[in-house]
Amino acid sequence: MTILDTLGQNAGQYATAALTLIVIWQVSTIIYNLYFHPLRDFPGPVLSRASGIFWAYRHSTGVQAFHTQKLHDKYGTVVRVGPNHLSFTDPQAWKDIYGHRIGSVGNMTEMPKSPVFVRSIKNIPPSIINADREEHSMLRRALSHGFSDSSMREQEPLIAKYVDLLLQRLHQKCDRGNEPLNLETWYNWTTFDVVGDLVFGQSFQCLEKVRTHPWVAFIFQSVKYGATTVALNYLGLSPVTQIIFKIGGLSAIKTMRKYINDLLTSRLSVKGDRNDLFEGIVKRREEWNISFERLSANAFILVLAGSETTATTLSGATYLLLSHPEALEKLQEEVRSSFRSVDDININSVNKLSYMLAVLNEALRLYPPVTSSLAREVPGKGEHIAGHYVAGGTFVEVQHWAMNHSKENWTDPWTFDPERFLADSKTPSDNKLEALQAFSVGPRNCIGRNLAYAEMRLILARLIFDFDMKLADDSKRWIERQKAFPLWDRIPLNVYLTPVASRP
Ligand code: HEM
Repeated sequence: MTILDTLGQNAGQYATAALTLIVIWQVSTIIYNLYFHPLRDFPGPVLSRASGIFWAYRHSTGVQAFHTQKLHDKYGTVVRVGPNHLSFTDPQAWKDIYGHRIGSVGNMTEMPKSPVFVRSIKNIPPSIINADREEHSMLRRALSHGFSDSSMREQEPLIAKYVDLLLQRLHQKCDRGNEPLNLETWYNWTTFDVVGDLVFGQSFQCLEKVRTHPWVAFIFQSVKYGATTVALNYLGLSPVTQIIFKIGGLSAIKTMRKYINDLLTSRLSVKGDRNDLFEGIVKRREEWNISFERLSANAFILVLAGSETTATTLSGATYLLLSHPEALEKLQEEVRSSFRSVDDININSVNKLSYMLAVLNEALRLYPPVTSSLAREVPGKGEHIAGHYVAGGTFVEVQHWAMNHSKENWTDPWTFDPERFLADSKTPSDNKLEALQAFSVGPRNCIGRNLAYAEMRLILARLIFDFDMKLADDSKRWIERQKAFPLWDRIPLNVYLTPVASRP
Protein backbone atom coordinates (compact mmCIF):
# COMPACT_ATOMS: atom_id res chain seq x y z
CA MET A 1 0.00 0.00 0.00
CA THR A 2 1.44 3.42 -0.98
CA ILE A 3 1.54 6.50 1.27
CA LEU A 4 -1.12 8.10 -0.96
CA ASP A 5 -3.45 5.12 -0.46
CA THR A 6 -2.96 5.32 3.32
CA LEU A 7 -3.59 9.11 3.28
CA GLY A 8 -6.72 8.63 1.14
CA GLN A 9 -8.01 5.93 3.48
CA ASN A 10 -7.34 8.15 6.53
CA ALA A 11 -9.03 11.17 4.94
CA GLY A 12 -12.09 9.03 4.24
CA GLN A 13 -12.12 7.80 7.82
CA TYR A 14 -11.76 11.36 9.19
CA ALA A 15 -14.60 12.59 6.98
CA THR A 16 -16.85 9.73 8.12
CA ALA A 17 -15.92 10.39 11.75
CA ALA A 18 -16.59 14.13 11.37
CA LEU A 19 -19.94 13.48 9.68
CA THR A 20 -20.91 10.98 12.40
CA LEU A 21 -20.01 13.53 15.09
CA ILE A 22 -22.11 16.22 13.38
CA VAL A 23 -25.09 13.85 13.13
CA ILE A 24 -24.70 12.77 16.79
CA TRP A 25 -24.39 16.43 17.86
CA GLN A 26 -27.48 17.44 15.87
CA VAL A 27 -29.56 14.50 17.11
CA SER A 28 -28.55 15.07 20.74
CA THR A 29 -29.33 18.80 20.42
CA ILE A 30 -32.77 17.95 19.07
CA ILE A 31 -33.37 15.42 21.89
CA TYR A 32 -32.15 17.95 24.45
CA ASN A 33 -34.36 20.70 23.01
CA LEU A 34 -37.43 18.50 22.99
CA TYR A 35 -37.09 16.66 26.32
CA PHE A 36 -34.57 18.37 28.62
CA HIS A 37 -34.55 22.09 27.71
CA PRO A 38 -35.90 24.49 30.41
CA LEU A 39 -38.61 25.53 27.90
CA ARG A 40 -39.70 21.92 27.23
CA ASP A 41 -43.17 22.42 28.75
CA PHE A 42 -44.10 25.46 26.65
CA PRO A 43 -46.41 24.72 23.72
CA GLY A 44 -45.32 25.02 20.08
CA PRO A 45 -44.87 22.92 16.94
CA VAL A 46 -42.40 20.09 17.31
CA LEU A 47 -40.12 21.35 14.51
CA SER A 48 -39.80 24.82 16.05
CA ARG A 49 -39.13 23.33 19.48
CA ALA A 50 -36.48 21.02 18.03
CA SER A 51 -34.43 23.43 15.89
CA GLY A 52 -33.98 27.15 15.24
CA ILE A 53 -33.63 26.59 11.52
CA PHE A 54 -37.35 26.99 10.81
CA TRP A 55 -37.65 30.35 12.61
CA ALA A 56 -34.43 31.54 10.92
CA TYR A 57 -35.64 30.54 7.45
CA ARG A 58 -39.02 32.23 7.88
CA HIS A 59 -37.40 35.36 9.33
CA SER A 60 -35.02 35.74 6.40
CA THR A 61 -37.80 35.19 3.86
CA GLY A 62 -40.17 37.79 5.34
CA VAL A 63 -42.94 35.47 6.57
CA GLN A 64 -41.94 34.79 10.17
CA ALA A 65 -44.35 37.27 11.80
CA PHE A 66 -47.33 35.86 9.89
CA HIS A 67 -46.41 32.30 10.84
CA THR A 68 -45.99 33.24 14.54
CA GLN A 69 -49.47 34.79 14.54
CA LYS A 70 -50.93 31.53 13.23
CA LEU A 71 -49.09 29.61 15.94
CA HIS A 72 -50.68 31.83 18.59
CA ASP A 73 -54.11 31.10 17.12
CA LYS A 74 -53.37 27.41 17.54
CA TYR A 75 -51.39 27.24 20.81
CA GLY A 76 -52.58 30.28 22.82
CA THR A 77 -50.96 33.35 24.35
CA VAL A 78 -47.47 31.92 24.76
CA VAL A 79 -45.71 29.90 22.05
CA ARG A 80 -42.25 28.37 21.81
CA VAL A 81 -41.31 29.68 18.36
CA GLY A 82 -37.70 28.45 18.54
CA PRO A 83 -35.85 26.11 20.91
CA ASN A 84 -34.79 29.04 23.12
CA HIS A 85 -37.41 31.57 22.12
CA LEU A 86 -40.91 32.45 23.35
CA SER A 87 -43.51 34.76 21.83
CA PHE A 88 -46.34 36.26 23.94
CA THR A 89 -49.71 37.81 23.09
CA ASP A 90 -50.91 38.52 26.63
CA PRO A 91 -50.84 42.37 26.94
CA GLN A 92 -49.22 41.98 30.38
CA ALA A 93 -46.09 40.81 28.53
CA TRP A 94 -45.50 44.38 27.27
CA LYS A 95 -44.74 45.52 30.80
CA ASP A 96 -42.97 42.36 31.90
CA ILE A 97 -40.58 42.29 28.94
CA TYR A 98 -40.09 45.93 27.94
CA GLY A 99 -41.12 47.89 31.06
CA HIS A 100 -38.89 49.64 33.61
CA ARG A 101 -37.66 47.21 36.23
CA ILE A 102 -37.03 48.42 39.74
CA GLY A 103 -34.69 46.45 41.99
CA SER A 104 -34.63 43.47 39.64
CA VAL A 105 -31.85 40.99 38.91
CA GLY A 106 -28.35 42.50 38.98
CA ASN A 107 -29.78 46.01 39.41
CA MET A 108 -30.89 45.91 35.79
CA THR A 109 -33.43 48.57 34.93
CA GLU A 110 -34.48 46.83 31.72
CA MET A 111 -34.50 43.39 30.17
CA PRO A 112 -31.53 43.65 27.77
CA LYS A 113 -31.68 43.41 23.99
CA SER A 114 -29.72 40.44 22.69
CA PRO A 115 -26.80 41.06 20.28
CA VAL A 116 -28.21 38.21 18.17
CA PHE A 117 -31.07 40.49 17.14
CA VAL A 118 -29.60 43.99 17.32
CA ARG A 119 -25.84 43.71 16.70
CA SER A 120 -25.58 41.12 13.99
CA ILE A 121 -22.64 42.97 12.37
CA LYS A 122 -19.93 43.62 14.91
CA ASN A 123 -17.97 46.25 12.94
CA ILE A 124 -20.79 48.79 12.75
CA PRO A 125 -20.64 51.28 15.67
CA PRO A 126 -23.68 51.15 17.97
CA SER A 127 -26.46 53.73 17.91
CA ILE A 128 -29.27 54.51 20.35
CA ILE A 129 -31.21 51.46 19.12
CA ASN A 130 -28.54 48.90 20.08
CA ALA A 131 -26.24 50.70 22.53
CA ASP A 132 -25.73 49.15 25.95
CA ARG A 133 -27.73 50.50 28.86
CA GLU A 134 -25.31 53.27 29.95
CA GLU A 135 -24.69 54.63 26.47
CA HIS A 136 -28.37 54.32 25.64
CA SER A 137 -29.52 56.39 28.60
CA MET A 138 -26.94 59.11 27.80
CA LEU A 139 -28.09 59.29 24.18
CA ARG A 140 -31.73 59.20 25.16
CA ARG A 141 -31.27 62.11 27.58
CA ALA A 142 -29.37 64.07 24.96
CA LEU A 143 -32.08 63.53 22.34
CA SER A 144 -35.10 64.08 24.55
CA HIS A 145 -35.16 67.89 24.25
CA GLY A 146 -35.31 67.73 20.45
CA PHE A 147 -38.42 65.53 20.74
CA SER A 148 -40.20 67.63 23.38
CA ASP A 149 -43.48 69.45 22.72
CA SER A 150 -41.77 72.84 22.84
CA SER A 151 -39.20 71.76 20.24
CA MET A 152 -41.94 70.36 18.05
CA ARG A 153 -43.70 73.72 18.07
CA GLU A 154 -40.47 75.31 16.83
CA GLN A 155 -40.06 72.56 14.24
CA GLU A 156 -43.62 72.96 12.92
CA PRO A 157 -42.87 75.52 10.15
CA LEU A 158 -40.20 73.19 8.80
CA ILE A 159 -42.57 70.18 8.82
CA ALA A 160 -45.37 72.28 7.29
CA LYS A 161 -43.05 73.39 4.48
CA TYR A 162 -42.68 69.81 3.26
CA VAL A 163 -46.35 68.99 3.73
CA ASP A 164 -47.18 72.07 1.60
CA LEU A 165 -44.76 70.88 -1.05
CA LEU A 166 -46.30 67.39 -1.02
CA LEU A 167 -49.77 68.84 -1.57
CA GLN A 168 -48.51 71.16 -4.29
CA ARG A 169 -46.90 68.22 -6.12
CA LEU A 170 -49.96 65.99 -5.77
CA HIS A 171 -52.14 68.73 -7.29
CA GLN A 172 -49.67 69.07 -10.16
CA LYS A 173 -49.46 65.35 -10.84
CA CYS A 174 -52.94 63.97 -10.18
CA ASP A 175 -54.45 65.06 -13.52
CA ARG A 176 -57.79 65.69 -11.77
CA GLY A 177 -58.21 62.07 -10.82
CA ASN A 178 -57.24 60.58 -14.18
CA GLU A 179 -53.68 59.58 -13.32
CA PRO A 180 -53.15 57.18 -10.39
CA LEU A 181 -50.31 58.22 -8.06
CA ASN A 182 -48.27 55.85 -5.94
CA LEU A 183 -48.99 57.37 -2.54
CA GLU A 184 -46.69 54.95 -0.76
CA THR A 185 -43.73 56.61 -2.49
CA TRP A 186 -45.05 60.14 -2.03
CA TYR A 187 -45.48 59.57 1.69
CA ASN A 188 -42.00 58.11 1.95
CA TRP A 189 -40.48 61.08 0.09
CA THR A 190 -42.23 63.46 2.47
CA THR A 191 -41.27 61.76 5.75
CA PHE A 192 -37.75 61.26 4.45
CA ASP A 193 -37.39 64.94 3.51
CA VAL A 194 -38.79 66.05 6.88
CA VAL A 195 -36.51 63.86 8.97
CA GLY A 196 -33.52 64.69 6.74
CA ASP A 197 -34.02 68.36 7.54
CA LEU A 198 -34.66 67.65 11.24
CA VAL A 199 -31.41 65.70 11.52
CA PHE A 200 -29.02 67.14 8.92
CA GLY A 201 -30.45 70.59 8.39
CA GLN A 202 -31.21 69.79 4.76
CA SER A 203 -33.74 67.58 3.06
CA PHE A 204 -33.02 64.78 0.62
CA GLN A 205 -34.91 66.83 -2.01
CA CYS A 206 -37.18 63.94 -2.93
CA LEU A 207 -40.26 66.18 -3.19
CA GLU A 208 -38.30 69.01 -4.78
CA LYS A 209 -36.82 66.86 -7.53
CA VAL A 210 -39.62 64.24 -7.60
CA ARG A 211 -37.20 61.38 -7.33
CA THR A 212 -36.09 58.72 -4.88
CA HIS A 213 -32.81 59.45 -3.12
CA PRO A 214 -30.37 56.48 -3.14
CA TRP A 215 -30.67 56.45 0.65
CA VAL A 216 -34.32 55.39 0.50
CA ALA A 217 -33.46 52.33 -1.56
CA PHE A 218 -30.43 51.62 0.61
CA ILE A 219 -32.42 51.79 3.82
CA PHE A 220 -34.78 49.10 2.67
CA GLN A 221 -31.99 46.91 1.30
CA SER A 222 -30.22 47.16 4.65
CA VAL A 223 -33.40 46.13 6.47
CA LYS A 224 -33.79 43.06 4.25
CA TYR A 225 -30.13 42.21 4.56
CA GLY A 226 -30.43 42.68 8.34
CA ALA A 227 -33.13 39.99 8.48
CA THR A 228 -30.73 37.50 6.88
CA THR A 229 -27.87 38.38 9.21
CA VAL A 230 -30.17 38.00 12.24
CA ALA A 231 -31.27 34.60 10.92
CA LEU A 232 -27.65 33.46 10.56
CA ASN A 233 -26.75 34.69 14.06
CA TYR A 234 -29.83 32.95 15.43
CA LEU A 235 -28.34 29.69 14.19
CA GLY A 236 -25.00 30.43 15.86
CA LEU A 237 -23.37 31.33 12.53
CA SER A 238 -22.13 34.79 13.52
CA PRO A 239 -18.66 34.22 11.93
CA VAL A 240 -20.39 33.52 8.59
CA THR A 241 -22.37 36.74 8.97
CA GLN A 242 -19.19 38.73 9.49
CA ILE A 243 -17.59 37.18 6.38
CA ILE A 244 -20.66 37.81 4.22
CA PHE A 245 -20.69 41.39 5.45
CA LYS A 246 -17.03 41.84 4.54
CA ILE A 247 -17.64 40.47 1.04
CA GLY A 248 -20.99 42.09 0.18
CA GLY A 249 -22.09 44.69 2.70
CA LEU A 250 -18.94 46.66 3.21
CA SER A 251 -18.82 48.42 -0.14
CA ALA A 252 -22.51 49.37 0.04
CA ILE A 253 -21.98 50.71 3.56
CA LYS A 254 -18.94 52.69 2.36
CA THR A 255 -20.97 54.35 -0.40
CA MET A 256 -23.72 55.24 2.03
CA ARG A 257 -21.25 56.45 4.62
CA LYS A 258 -19.99 58.96 2.11
CA TYR A 259 -23.50 60.43 1.77
CA ILE A 260 -23.95 60.51 5.53
CA ASN A 261 -20.50 61.93 6.16
CA ASP A 262 -21.04 64.81 3.74
CA LEU A 263 -24.40 65.65 5.30
CA LEU A 264 -23.04 65.28 8.81
CA THR A 265 -20.01 67.46 8.13
CA SER A 266 -22.30 70.17 6.85
CA ARG A 267 -24.62 69.74 9.87
CA LEU A 268 -21.69 70.00 12.30
CA SER A 269 -20.57 73.25 10.69
CA VAL A 270 -23.87 74.99 11.57
CA LYS A 271 -23.12 77.87 13.91
CA GLY A 272 -25.40 78.48 16.91
CA ASP A 273 -28.35 76.40 18.14
CA ARG A 274 -30.60 74.56 15.76
CA ASN A 275 -33.57 73.18 17.69
CA ASP A 276 -33.80 69.97 15.70
CA LEU A 277 -33.69 66.25 16.57
CA PHE A 278 -29.91 66.00 16.49
CA GLU A 279 -28.87 69.16 18.37
CA GLY A 280 -28.78 67.42 21.78
CA ILE A 281 -26.13 64.95 20.60
CA VAL A 282 -24.19 67.49 18.54
CA LYS A 283 -23.89 69.78 21.58
CA ARG A 284 -22.42 67.05 23.77
CA ARG A 285 -20.15 65.70 21.10
CA GLU A 286 -16.93 66.99 22.63
CA GLU A 287 -17.92 66.66 26.28
CA TRP A 288 -18.77 62.96 25.78
CA ASN A 289 -16.08 62.37 23.20
CA ILE A 290 -18.55 60.92 20.67
CA SER A 291 -16.71 59.81 17.55
CA PHE A 292 -17.79 60.88 14.07
CA GLU A 293 -18.70 57.22 13.35
CA ARG A 294 -20.99 57.03 16.35
CA LEU A 295 -22.64 60.33 15.37
CA SER A 296 -23.11 58.97 11.92
CA ALA A 297 -24.63 55.68 13.19
CA ASN A 298 -27.14 57.66 15.28
CA ALA A 299 -28.01 59.98 12.41
CA PHE A 300 -28.64 56.95 10.19
CA ILE A 301 -30.95 55.35 12.76
CA LEU A 302 -32.90 58.58 13.28
CA VAL A 303 -33.49 58.89 9.54
CA LEU A 304 -34.52 55.24 9.22
CA ALA A 305 -36.75 55.24 12.31
CA GLY A 306 -38.28 58.60 11.50
CA SER A 307 -39.15 58.02 7.85
CA GLU A 308 -40.05 54.37 7.17
CA THR A 309 -42.44 53.88 10.07
CA THR A 310 -44.47 57.04 9.52
CA ALA A 311 -44.73 56.51 5.77
CA THR A 312 -45.80 52.90 6.39
CA THR A 313 -48.61 53.93 8.74
CA LEU A 314 -49.84 56.64 6.39
CA SER A 315 -49.86 54.15 3.51
CA GLY A 316 -51.67 51.54 5.62
CA ALA A 317 -54.24 54.07 6.87
CA THR A 318 -54.90 55.30 3.31
CA TYR A 319 -55.32 51.76 1.96
CA LEU A 320 -57.63 50.72 4.80
CA LEU A 321 -59.74 53.88 4.45
CA LEU A 322 -60.08 53.49 0.70
CA SER A 323 -61.13 49.87 1.18
CA HIS A 324 -63.80 50.92 3.73
CA PRO A 325 -65.91 53.73 2.20
CA GLU A 326 -68.05 54.23 5.33
CA ALA A 327 -64.92 54.98 7.43
CA LEU A 328 -63.53 57.25 4.70
CA GLU A 329 -66.81 59.15 4.62
CA LYS A 330 -66.73 59.67 8.39
CA LEU A 331 -63.20 60.96 8.28
CA GLN A 332 -64.00 63.28 5.36
CA GLU A 333 -66.93 64.63 7.34
CA GLU A 334 -64.75 65.21 10.41
CA VAL A 335 -61.91 66.91 8.53
CA ARG A 336 -63.97 68.99 6.14
CA SER A 337 -66.34 70.23 8.83
CA SER A 338 -63.50 71.12 11.21
CA PHE A 339 -61.60 73.52 8.95
CA ARG A 340 -62.69 76.38 6.74
CA SER A 341 -59.44 76.57 4.81
CA VAL A 342 -56.07 74.81 4.66
CA ASP A 343 -54.64 77.65 6.72
CA ASP A 344 -56.61 76.33 9.72
CA ILE A 345 -54.86 72.95 9.53
CA ASN A 346 -51.87 72.78 11.84
CA ILE A 347 -50.29 70.47 14.42
CA ASN A 348 -52.45 71.93 17.17
CA SER A 349 -55.77 71.84 15.34
CA VAL A 350 -55.36 68.29 13.96
CA ASN A 351 -54.96 67.11 17.57
CA LYS A 352 -58.69 67.60 18.01
CA LEU A 353 -59.68 65.14 15.27
CA SER A 354 -60.78 62.17 17.38
CA TYR A 355 -61.98 59.97 14.53
CA MET A 356 -58.69 60.52 12.71
CA LEU A 357 -56.77 59.35 15.78
CA ALA A 358 -58.97 56.24 15.92
CA VAL A 359 -58.26 55.59 12.22
CA LEU A 360 -54.50 55.92 12.72
CA ASN A 361 -54.55 53.63 15.76
CA GLU A 362 -56.59 51.03 13.90
CA ALA A 363 -54.11 51.29 11.00
CA LEU A 364 -51.22 50.83 13.45
CA ARG A 365 -53.01 47.74 14.75
CA LEU A 366 -53.78 46.11 11.39
CA TYR A 367 -50.58 47.20 9.68
CA PRO A 368 -47.94 47.76 12.40
CA PRO A 369 -44.79 49.32 10.88
CA VAL A 370 -42.59 47.06 13.04
CA THR A 371 -44.17 43.61 12.72
CA SER A 372 -41.78 41.72 15.03
CA SER A 373 -38.18 41.25 16.14
CA LEU A 374 -38.05 43.28 19.34
CA ALA A 375 -36.65 40.30 21.24
CA ARG A 376 -35.08 40.61 24.68
CA GLU A 377 -33.02 38.14 26.68
CA VAL A 378 -34.20 37.08 30.16
CA PRO A 379 -31.48 38.06 32.64
CA GLY A 380 -30.17 36.13 35.64
CA LYS A 381 -31.78 32.83 36.61
CA GLY A 382 -35.18 33.70 35.26
CA GLU A 383 -38.22 35.98 35.41
CA HIS A 384 -42.00 35.83 35.43
CA ILE A 385 -43.60 36.97 32.19
CA ALA A 386 -47.38 37.18 31.88
CA GLY A 387 -47.70 34.63 34.68
CA HIS A 388 -45.14 32.15 33.27
CA TYR A 389 -41.76 31.46 34.83
CA VAL A 390 -39.13 31.78 32.07
CA ALA A 391 -35.52 30.64 32.50
CA GLY A 392 -32.60 33.09 32.21
CA GLY A 393 -31.04 33.33 28.75
CA THR A 394 -34.36 32.77 26.93
CA PHE A 395 -35.26 35.08 24.02
CA VAL A 396 -38.65 36.58 24.74
CA GLU A 397 -40.74 38.95 22.68
CA VAL A 398 -44.08 40.45 21.88
CA GLN A 399 -44.62 40.53 18.14
CA HIS A 400 -46.88 43.38 17.08
CA TRP A 401 -48.43 41.41 14.26
CA ALA A 402 -49.43 38.50 16.52
CA MET A 403 -50.51 40.71 19.45
CA ASN A 404 -52.59 42.93 17.18
CA HIS A 405 -54.40 40.04 15.49
CA SER A 406 -55.02 37.94 18.58
CA LYS A 407 -58.59 36.81 19.05
CA GLU A 408 -58.01 36.95 22.82
CA ASN A 409 -57.35 40.70 22.58
CA TRP A 410 -59.71 41.99 19.90
CA THR A 411 -63.25 41.42 18.75
CA ASP A 412 -63.08 40.53 15.03
CA PRO A 413 -59.28 41.03 15.00
CA TRP A 414 -59.03 41.11 11.19
CA THR A 415 -61.77 43.72 10.73
CA PHE A 416 -60.94 47.41 10.19
CA ASP A 417 -63.02 49.10 12.86
CA PRO A 418 -61.69 52.48 14.09
CA GLU A 419 -64.70 52.78 16.43
CA ARG A 420 -63.06 50.33 18.82
CA PHE A 421 -60.65 53.11 19.79
CA LEU A 422 -63.30 55.77 20.45
CA ALA A 423 -63.65 56.34 24.18
CA ASP A 424 -67.30 57.38 23.94
CA SER A 425 -68.25 54.42 21.77
CA LYS A 426 -71.60 53.01 22.86
CA THR A 427 -70.95 49.57 21.38
CA PRO A 428 -70.00 47.03 24.05
CA SER A 429 -66.60 45.62 23.19
CA ASP A 430 -64.13 43.07 24.46
CA ASN A 431 -61.17 44.88 22.91
CA LYS A 432 -58.13 45.05 25.14
CA LEU A 433 -56.90 48.43 23.94
CA GLU A 434 -53.72 48.18 26.01
CA ALA A 435 -52.63 45.36 23.68
CA LEU A 436 -51.80 47.99 21.03
CA GLN A 437 -48.34 49.36 21.80
CA ALA A 438 -47.14 50.30 18.33
CA PHE A 439 -44.41 52.45 19.86
CA SER A 440 -43.42 49.82 22.45
CA VAL A 441 -43.16 50.61 26.17
CA GLY A 442 -40.46 51.24 28.78
CA PRO A 443 -37.04 52.90 28.63
CA ARG A 444 -36.45 51.93 25.00
CA ASN A 445 -39.85 52.87 23.63
CA CYS A 446 -40.19 55.17 20.65
CA ILE A 447 -38.86 58.63 21.35
CA GLY A 448 -40.49 59.92 18.14
CA ARG A 449 -44.08 59.00 19.02
CA ASN A 450 -45.43 62.57 19.31
CA LEU A 451 -43.62 63.68 16.19
CA ALA A 452 -45.00 60.67 14.31
CA TYR A 453 -48.60 61.38 15.32
CA ALA A 454 -48.22 65.09 14.51
CA GLU A 455 -46.80 64.38 11.07
CA MET A 456 -49.32 61.66 10.23
CA ARG A 457 -52.35 63.70 11.35
CA LEU A 458 -51.16 66.78 9.48
CA ILE A 459 -50.49 64.93 6.23
CA LEU A 460 -53.67 62.86 6.31
CA ALA A 461 -55.82 65.88 7.21
CA ARG A 462 -54.38 67.89 4.33
CA LEU A 463 -54.96 65.06 1.86
CA ILE A 464 -58.52 64.41 3.00
CA PHE A 465 -59.29 68.13 2.96
CA ASP A 466 -58.01 68.64 -0.57
CA PHE A 467 -58.82 65.40 -2.38
CA ASP A 468 -61.38 62.69 -2.97
CA MET A 469 -59.47 59.43 -3.27
CA LYS A 470 -60.12 56.13 -5.01
CA LEU A 471 -57.99 52.99 -4.85
CA ALA A 472 -56.69 51.74 -8.22
CA ASP A 473 -57.64 48.15 -9.07
CA ASP A 474 -54.01 47.02 -9.04
CA SER A 475 -53.69 48.02 -5.38
CA LYS A 476 -56.43 45.79 -4.00
CA ARG A 477 -55.35 43.25 -1.34
CA TRP A 478 -52.40 45.58 -0.73
CA ILE A 479 -51.44 44.30 2.75
CA GLU A 480 -51.93 40.59 2.02
CA ARG A 481 -49.44 40.73 -0.88
CA GLN A 482 -46.50 42.03 1.18
CA LYS A 483 -43.71 40.46 3.18
CA ALA A 484 -42.17 41.82 6.38
CA PHE A 485 -38.42 41.83 7.19
CA PRO A 486 -39.65 42.75 9.88
CA LEU A 487 -40.32 46.22 8.35
CA TRP A 488 -42.68 45.92 5.41
CA ASP A 489 -41.47 45.37 1.88
CA ARG A 490 -44.09 47.82 0.68
CA ILE A 491 -45.53 47.54 -2.81
CA PRO A 492 -46.98 50.48 -4.82
CA LEU A 493 -50.22 51.94 -3.48
CA ASN A 494 -51.86 53.50 -6.52
CA VAL A 495 -54.61 56.00 -5.83
CA TYR A 496 -56.69 58.36 -8.00
CA LEU A 497 -56.81 61.82 -6.44
CA THR A 498 -59.54 64.26 -7.48
CA PRO A 499 -59.18 67.79 -6.08
CA VAL A 500 -62.30 68.60 -4.06
CA ALA A 501 -62.49 72.07 -5.60
CA SER A 502 -62.66 70.61 -9.12
CA ARG A 503 -65.52 68.18 -8.43
CA PRO A 504 -68.44 68.76 -10.82
C1 HEM B 1 -45.68 55.42 13.23
C2 HEM B 1 -44.45 55.78 13.49
C3 HEM B 1 -43.51 55.05 14.42
C4 HEM B 1 -43.60 53.81 15.00
C5 HEM B 1 -44.72 52.82 14.90
C6 HEM B 1 -42.38 53.62 15.76
C7 HEM B 1 -42.11 52.48 16.50
C8 HEM B 1 -40.99 52.32 17.29
C9 HEM B 1 -40.72 51.17 18.11
C10 HEM B 1 -41.61 49.95 18.22
C11 HEM B 1 -39.54 51.39 18.74
C12 HEM B 1 -38.83 50.45 19.72
C13 HEM B 1 -37.73 49.71 18.99
C14 HEM B 1 -36.97 48.74 19.86
O1 HEM B 1 -37.43 48.36 20.94
O2 HEM B 1 -35.90 48.35 19.41
C15 HEM B 1 -39.04 52.67 18.30
C16 HEM B 1 -37.85 53.24 18.71
C17 HEM B 1 -37.37 54.43 18.24
N1 HEM B 1 -38.01 55.31 17.38
FE1 HEM B 1 -39.83 55.08 16.61
N2 HEM B 1 -41.59 54.72 15.61
C18 HEM B 1 -42.24 55.63 14.82
C19 HEM B 1 -41.80 56.88 14.44
C20 HEM B 1 -40.61 57.45 14.82
C21 HEM B 1 -40.17 58.77 14.46
C22 HEM B 1 -40.97 59.79 13.64
C23 HEM B 1 -38.93 58.94 14.97
C24 HEM B 1 -38.10 60.18 14.81
C25 HEM B 1 -36.92 60.22 14.35
C26 HEM B 1 -38.58 57.71 15.69
C27 HEM B 1 -37.40 57.46 16.36
C28 HEM B 1 -37.16 56.36 17.16
C29 HEM B 1 -35.94 56.17 17.91
C30 HEM B 1 -34.74 57.12 17.94
C31 HEM B 1 -36.07 54.96 18.59
C32 HEM B 1 -35.07 54.32 19.55
C33 HEM B 1 -35.43 54.77 20.95
C34 HEM B 1 -34.55 54.19 22.02
O3 HEM B 1 -33.95 53.14 21.83
O4 HEM B 1 -34.48 54.82 23.09
N3 HEM B 1 -39.64 56.84 15.58
N4 HEM B 1 -39.95 53.23 17.42
